[in-house]
Amino acid sequence: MLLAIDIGNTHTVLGLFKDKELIYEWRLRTNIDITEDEWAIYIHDLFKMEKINFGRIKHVIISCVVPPVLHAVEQFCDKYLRVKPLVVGPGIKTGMPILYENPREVGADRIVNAVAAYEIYRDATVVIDFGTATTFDYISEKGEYLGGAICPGILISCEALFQKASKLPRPQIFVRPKSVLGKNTMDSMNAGIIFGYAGLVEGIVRRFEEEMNRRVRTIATGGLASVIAPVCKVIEKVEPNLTLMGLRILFERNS
Ligand SMILES: Nc1ncnc2c1ncn2[C@@H]1O[C@H](COP(=O)(O)OP(=O)(O)O)[C@@H](O)[C@H]1O
Ligand SMILES: CC(C)(COP(=O)(O)O)[C@@H](O)C(=O)NCCC(=O)O
Ligand SMILES: [K+]
Repeated sequence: MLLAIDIGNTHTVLGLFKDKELIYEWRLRTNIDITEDEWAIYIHDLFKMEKINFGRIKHVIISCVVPPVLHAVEQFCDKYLRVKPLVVGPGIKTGMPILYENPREVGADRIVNAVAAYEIYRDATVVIDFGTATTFDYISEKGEYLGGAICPGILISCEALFQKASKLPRPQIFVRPKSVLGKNTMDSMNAGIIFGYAGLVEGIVRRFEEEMNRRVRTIATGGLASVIAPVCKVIEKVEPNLTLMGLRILFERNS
């Protein structure tokens, strides 16, 4: 079985694939100080609940945008799984030309998302990932990674608002606002955040289309995609497991 690991700034998502099928998915907080042995405790317990032994993991692929964590995970793979993981980065075959000024600079998760999205549409596509940051990636109709945009993520924007304005509460739950005309503090913040982000997404996608002079397909993923998608006309599809799907595809391209 293949263990796919996506290490984001907030969460580490693990996916276990049997052939092409994602059979289990787990989400852990990303902890910068974690050791390889602590990793083993978590993964061992998760596997135990599903009666899976470490010995059944034959392959591991990792995408990581938090460099301090990578070493511990690689050590974990070596010490407990006896597998040398494939790490998404310079030197692996993506099948996708990376037309960034310095291809090494692009976040691995953005490339993985781009590969998965192009596999779905095979057309000019914009991927929107609502993670710690909100990222936009443009893939051309020929399957080239052309770059995109990086914005502050929804949660970190909210956190900044709460930290810097003493009368504002910390927004807790994200529900579809009843109206853009908030009549109390909570509803006003909710309207501003949800409709504000929907507008941001619509604006960036419209600018991509103007600059490239064509329509694009769109797909969204990441923790808060399901909150924004219902109020954002330009999001065509939400695929919560897009990054894991991309990791599986990249593993196949490199084996
Ligand atoms: N299932 C969920 N429901 C609601 N919020 C979520 C969920 N998963 C993640 N989030 C929130 O979305 C934000 C981004 O999460 P995530 O996609 O895991 O980011 P990253 O890839 O940067 O680690 C986090 O701040 C998290 O609190
Ligand atoms: C933009 C990101 C911070 C997004 O990370 P995430 O929100 O998924 O944790 C990450 O992809 C990253 O560190 N990228 C490097 C810079 C770049 O892509 O140009
Ligand atoms: K991510």
